[in-house]
Amino acid sequence: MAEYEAVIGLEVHAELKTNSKIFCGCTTEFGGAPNTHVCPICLGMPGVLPVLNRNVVEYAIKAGLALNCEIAEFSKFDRKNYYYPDLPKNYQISQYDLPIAKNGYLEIEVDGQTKRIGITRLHMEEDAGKLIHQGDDIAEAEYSLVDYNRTGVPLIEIVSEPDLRSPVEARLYMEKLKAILQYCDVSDCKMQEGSLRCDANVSVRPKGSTEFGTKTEIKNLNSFKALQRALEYEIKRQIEILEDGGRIVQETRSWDESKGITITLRSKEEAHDYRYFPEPDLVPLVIDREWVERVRQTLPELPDARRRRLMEEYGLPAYDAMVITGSKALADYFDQCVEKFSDAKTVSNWIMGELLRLLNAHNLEVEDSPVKPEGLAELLALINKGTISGKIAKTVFEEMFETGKGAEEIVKEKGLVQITDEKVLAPIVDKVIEENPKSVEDYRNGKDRAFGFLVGQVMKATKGKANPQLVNKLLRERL
Ligand SMILES: Nc1ncnc2c1ncn2[C@@H]1O[C@H](COP(=O)(O)OP(=O)(O)OP(=O)(O)O)[C@@H](O)[C@H]1O
Ligand SMILES: [Mg+2]
Ligand SMILES: [Mg+2]
Repeated sequence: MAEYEAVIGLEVHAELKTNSKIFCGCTTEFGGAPNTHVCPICLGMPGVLPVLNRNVVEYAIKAGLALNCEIAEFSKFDRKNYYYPDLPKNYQISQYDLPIAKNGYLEIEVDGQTKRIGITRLHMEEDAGKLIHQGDDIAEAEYSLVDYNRTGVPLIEIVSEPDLRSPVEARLYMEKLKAILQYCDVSDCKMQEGSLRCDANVSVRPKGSTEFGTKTEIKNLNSFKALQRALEYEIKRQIEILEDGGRIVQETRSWDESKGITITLRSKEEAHDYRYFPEPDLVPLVIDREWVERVRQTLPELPDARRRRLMEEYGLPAYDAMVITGSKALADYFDQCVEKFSDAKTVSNWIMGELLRLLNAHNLEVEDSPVKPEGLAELLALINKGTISGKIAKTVFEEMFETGKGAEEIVKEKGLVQITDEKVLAPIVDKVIEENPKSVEDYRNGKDRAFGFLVGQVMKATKGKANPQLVNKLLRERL
């Protein structure tokens, strides 16, 4: 079998966090009773006129700059015409040949190497409504309901160059893009709520070939994991067809999460089917350079720069720095914790270990963590002072997470203070030695494991509260 290489390009849609919609004053708030966040403009009634929301342009410039794009001096809106019940006007106001931003890139780390992924364009457009199919299967639904609350919510679409070469690279690109948009504070980027969406275009070609194969486009990808799995499946499917002597049909396919397969949705429209033409109800957009520079000044420290800073300023390993800067909220959590407890590596270990583990288990975002950075710092200070052992600290942390109580409060309440007093510990050690003559003999005969067992017995007798160094010392003195 020939060796194949995948070629992948992503189209990502992000809803912008503006208060109102792109061409009218309706709220962009998620949820709400169906068809309550609507007006004659976003419903496309005859005779109404769209008015461009200035903040949408500002956010698009900001995202464009963060993605190293050129910001166009002259840009315009176009109508993309298609007929579908989620689109009341039967056209979507989008940008076609003159997008607001183009020729950018972002960088991902693949196997310890930095790889630059080109960004072809970034443009503004309005979101469509939401169809709610009654039934499990789109094809078999008896009828569909439509909610126009989302109609006219501002989007940016970010189109990558076909520079990605594997499902893992695609996921890394998507994660980095999400982080950048979140750092810039232009989008919530919640894949579950659909404020960040991704279509994946993929083709395969014999390794070494310089031409691209025919691509398919995959929709309905609701998580990073779905993106990666769908691409893995689709690449395999395409290779099998080629190996059987078949051809790939250019089409749009849908990812079926429960079955783990992609299925044909529709054969792909060509751009001319949309009959793009300039939007006559909006004047072209001329963006003066001063505005661009003003927006540039508001750019925050971006993920790559922050990652480098954590490595240089705190000496964090590359891996830690990458995980922690993967989301702005996590990086902020780290910074706030380190302000109160300066041992950065310990802070990072606790964040990557216990904090992320419990957040995952409770399906919570960092922002909603019941333990705040100051709380974690308080706990770490208790370990540092020797008040509690690292092991006890883990149970205290869980308790803090579940009850919202402070570390010192829990330690006092439960009497978890570490035993560091020789006078208290010595009799317990003596008793353990007395009760385990066999282990004592084994140890004296050179079996080191027996020592560990005796330490364990002392820890057990003290419910984990004994200071481990002291236990070691007392046992060695006696054996
Ligand atoms: N042969 C190919 N194999 C894989 N990806 C490709 C190939 N050719 C183009 N791509 C990628 O496909 C994507 C095309 O997106 P673009 O928005 O330009 O077009 P579209 O999907 O036709 O438009 P629409 O917005 O209407 O869906 C880009 O990300 C590009 O990198
Ligand atoms: Mg597109
Ligand atoms: Mg597309």
